[in-house]
Amino acid sequence: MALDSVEKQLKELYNLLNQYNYEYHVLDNPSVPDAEYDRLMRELVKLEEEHPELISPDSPTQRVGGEALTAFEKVRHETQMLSLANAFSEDDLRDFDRRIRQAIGEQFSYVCELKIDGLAVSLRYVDGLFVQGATRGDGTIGEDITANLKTIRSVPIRLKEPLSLEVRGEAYMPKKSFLTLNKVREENGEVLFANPRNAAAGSLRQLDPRIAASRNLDIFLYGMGDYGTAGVASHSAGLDLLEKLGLKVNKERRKYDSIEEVIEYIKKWTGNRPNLDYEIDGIVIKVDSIDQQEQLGTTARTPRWAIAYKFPAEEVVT
Ligand SMILES: NC(=O)c1cc2c(N)ncc(C(N)=O)c2s1
Repeated sequence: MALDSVEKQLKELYNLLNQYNYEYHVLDNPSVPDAEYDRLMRELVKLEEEHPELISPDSPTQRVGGEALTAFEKVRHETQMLSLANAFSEDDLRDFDRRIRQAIGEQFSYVCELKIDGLAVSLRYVDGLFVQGATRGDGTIGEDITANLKTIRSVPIRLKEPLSLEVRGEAYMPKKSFLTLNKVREENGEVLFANPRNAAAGSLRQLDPRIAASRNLDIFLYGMGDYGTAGVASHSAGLDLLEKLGLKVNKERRKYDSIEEVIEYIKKWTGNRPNLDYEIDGIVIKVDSIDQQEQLGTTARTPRWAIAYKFPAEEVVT
């Protein structure tokens, strides 16, 4: 077979398999049965074994790296990954709202999002290709965990548009994966993970990407390093752009014009957590307009335009 037709066939397999992977892991709506995906994957592995020199970083076979690392490199975040101030009551939320209104007047909207209980990470894409992923670390310096993040099936190897941007999100372990993992660890007499958050963090800190690949991790993206470069005027438009690019964004986000509606949203989710496939520890509330976020600014550690309402700690039944 002539080389150019092998390259053409490889590219077709890359596009097909990456699209099927996107439908399954990001949209949760596969268009082909698993058997068809597996058949194409076997065809790709065979073709790459015959032509190893043609293997591209776009190939889904490159998601799980070969060798374990000896250590994680340090990564400096171009824009600091801030923390969030906390709110623990409706009064705290009304105080937050009052401070915003005193600073920028009455015309603004909030975006509410589920606060995923996982590990904050940053993903950097250059011309659409996933090139580097890092932990939050201390907000300025994180650890390079690119190889481990690449094993998360819902992380696209290539965006649907050739954009260069840095996105932020939370890597997490679904509840079912956590229970299965601990069941196996118990059978093997290993120490159990206390909760899905620790299991996700422990999995992403594994130096061998094959271990991370076995842990069924997932991710929700919820922000960007610099909204300016993406040319969006609001946080909600930024999330819609991330979704359009093929990134997994949580669908429970809502936009409201008053703190009272935010409080109703919080009440709904306080009781609804058991119905989610993943753990959340609160609700994140952000002023939607990027201009208004910039007017409000940040403290040394946290934005003034956002707050995390934390659910009361659950009663541990002993
Ligand atoms: N530390 C932070 O800034 C955030 C942390 C989280 C989190 N754990 N889950 C969701 C969001 C979100 N949707 O914005 C944020 S933002």
